[in-house]
Amino acid sequence: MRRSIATVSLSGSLADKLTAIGGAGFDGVEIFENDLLVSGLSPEDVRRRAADLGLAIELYQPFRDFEAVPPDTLADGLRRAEHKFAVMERLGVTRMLVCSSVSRAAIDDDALAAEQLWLLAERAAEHGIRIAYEALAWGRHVSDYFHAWKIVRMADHPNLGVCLDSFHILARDVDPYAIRTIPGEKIFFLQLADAPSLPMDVLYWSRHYRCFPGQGDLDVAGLVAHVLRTGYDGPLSLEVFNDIFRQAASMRTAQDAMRSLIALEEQVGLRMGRTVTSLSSPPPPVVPTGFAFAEVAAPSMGALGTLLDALGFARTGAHSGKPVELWEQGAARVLVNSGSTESPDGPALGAIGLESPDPAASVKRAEALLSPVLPRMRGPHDAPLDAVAAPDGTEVFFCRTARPDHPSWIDDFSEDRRSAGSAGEITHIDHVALTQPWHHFDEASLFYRSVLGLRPHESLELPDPYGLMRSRAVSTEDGAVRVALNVANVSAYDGSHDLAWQHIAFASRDIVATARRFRAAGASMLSIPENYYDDLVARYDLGPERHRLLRELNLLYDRDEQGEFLHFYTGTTGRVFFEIVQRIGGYRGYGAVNAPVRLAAQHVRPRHRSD
Ligand SMILES: O=C(O)c1ccc(O)c(O)c1
Ligand SMILES: [Mg+2]
Repeated sequence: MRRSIATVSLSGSLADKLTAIGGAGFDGVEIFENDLLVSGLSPEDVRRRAADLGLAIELYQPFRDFEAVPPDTLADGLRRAEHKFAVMERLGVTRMLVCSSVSRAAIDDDALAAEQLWLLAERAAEHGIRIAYEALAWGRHVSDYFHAWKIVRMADHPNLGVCLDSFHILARDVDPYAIRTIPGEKIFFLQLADAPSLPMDVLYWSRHYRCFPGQGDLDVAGLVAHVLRTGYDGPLSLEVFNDIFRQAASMRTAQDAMRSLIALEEQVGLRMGRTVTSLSSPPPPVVPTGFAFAEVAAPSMGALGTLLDALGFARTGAHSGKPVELWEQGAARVLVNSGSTESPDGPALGAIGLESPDPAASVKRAEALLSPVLPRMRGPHDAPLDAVAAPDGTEVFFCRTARPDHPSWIDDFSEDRRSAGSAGEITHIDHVALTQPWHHFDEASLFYRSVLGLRPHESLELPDPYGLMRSRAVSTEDGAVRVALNVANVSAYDGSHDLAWQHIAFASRDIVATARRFRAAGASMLSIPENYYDDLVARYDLGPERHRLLRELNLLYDRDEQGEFLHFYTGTTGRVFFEIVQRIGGYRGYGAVNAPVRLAAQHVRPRHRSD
C-alpha cells in the first residue's frame, strides 16, 4: 500500500516537514493548508520539492464549512473553492478534503447538503479534482461516516466520495463494520490516527492527543481491515494532531510514524489472513522470556557495590576484555560497567539483556521496525551479542544465557564464580523502570509493543510533590519481562535530573529476610512516613503483627484480586535505585498506588524551585 502522512503531524516549517517525510521513506503527503499559508515556498516550489523527495501530493486539506448553507453563503463557498482549486493545480494535487460543516449557518438538510456538494464536485471536475467528504466527529449536523456516505450517495457525482478518518469513527464509538457496505471506489481517502482513551470533549481530544497507530487504545487495524475489504486501494495516510509531535524533532517523528505504519500493516495482514499482499509483513516478534541482566554504567563501584552487597549479591566474575563486573544472586544478574562514558549524574542504567528464544530473529524483527542496531565492540573471543537502541538510548541486548544451543555472553566473564548461588532470597529481575524523555514516551511504548511484542497495560497518572508522573507498563503475557515506562508530565521538569531516575526491581522469595539482611548491613533504605502506615491500617486489616512488620521494615503493601504485593526501595546512587518486590499469589501490578509515597520520600531533600 502507498504510505502517506499529513504535514500537520510533524514539527517545523513546510520544507522541514517534507524533508523529514521524504527521508523516512513515505510515498506521499497530505498538504495541510495552514502549513502552506505560513510558508515562503510557492505552490510550485512545494510541488518540485515533493517530487525531488519522491513524494506524491495525495491530498489538499481541509476545506471547511461548505455544505447545506443558504444560497448567498453557497456562492461564497464556491468562490473560495475556485481559489483553492487554482492553488491545487499549482501544487499538482487532484484530491481535496472537505470536512463536514461546523457552522451555525449550516442547515440540517441532507438533500440540500447533497445538492451543494454535487455543485462543488461538478466545479472540481472541471479541474480534474475529486472531493473527499469527511465527517468530523463534532460536525454540526454530519458527525459520522455513514451519514457522510448517505449524502455522497444522494449527490451521486463521480467526483464526490468519502474520506474515512479512523479517529472520527473510533473516537465516537461508531461501529466501523458498515464501512464494508461502501464501494471501495467511493472511498476517496483514508486517514489514520490512534488516541489514548481519555474521557474528554472529542474536538479537544482530536486536536491535542491523537497519536500514531499502536501508540493509543483505538482498534485502528480492525478499521483498516474493513476498509481494505471494500477494495480501497488509495494510500494509508497518517493524520495526527499532537501537542508533543508539534514540538519534537521532525525526522524522528517521521521515522516513528513509519514504524507505526509497518506495525499496523502487519496487524491488518494478520486480521485479514494475509489476503492483501501489498501489506508489509515483517518477521514476527520474538517475545522475550526473561531478563538476562541489567547493566549499570558506574564510573566507580562506591555506593552501588554497597547496595548490591547488602542485598545479598556477590561479585561473581569480571569480563575478560572490558572493565565490566558481573554480580549475581539467583538468576538476577547485574553488570557494572566502569568503562562507559561517564554520566554527569553518576551511575545510570545503560542496558538490559533480554532472554530471547532466537537472538538473530529478534534483531531481524527490530531492524524491520527501524530500530537502530548497535555496532558491537566485540573482542575476538567474545560470544556474539546483538543489541538495538530503545528510544531513550537504553541498549537492549538479545541473549541466550547458558544454553547449550547458543554461545553465551556469560562465558565472556572470567570464572570467579565461587560465591555464585549466594545465600540471599533474590531470585530474578522482576522489572525495570525507565524514565522517558517527555517527547519520546509514545515512541517508547510503540517500540516495546511492536519490536518486542510486549503488551501495554493501563496508563496511570501519579502525583509527585512537584507535578504529575505518567506511567505505563508493558509486559509479556506471563509477566516474565516487565518494563515500566515513566515520564514527568510537566515540562517544567525539563533540565531537572531529579525525575530521570531508573530502577531495577528484584524479586525476593522472602522480602522480610531481604529487608532485614539489607538493614543489618547498614545500607540506605528509603524511609516511609508513619502516616502511610496509619492509613494502611485503615485500608486493610492485616492483623497487628503484619502491620508492625511493614512499618518496622519500610515495606509498602498493595493487593489486587489475584494476590498481594510487598516492596521496598533502596537509596539512590546517581540515577539508579533498586526496588525489592515479593509477589504473593498472582498479583500483576507494580504497586502503583504506593508510587506517590515513594516519589515524595525520594524528594526529602529540599529543592529550590527558583530555577
Ligand atoms: O480538527 C480539524 O479541524 C480537522 C481538520 C481536518 C481533518 O481531516 C480532521 O480530521 C480534523
Ligand atoms: Mg481527518
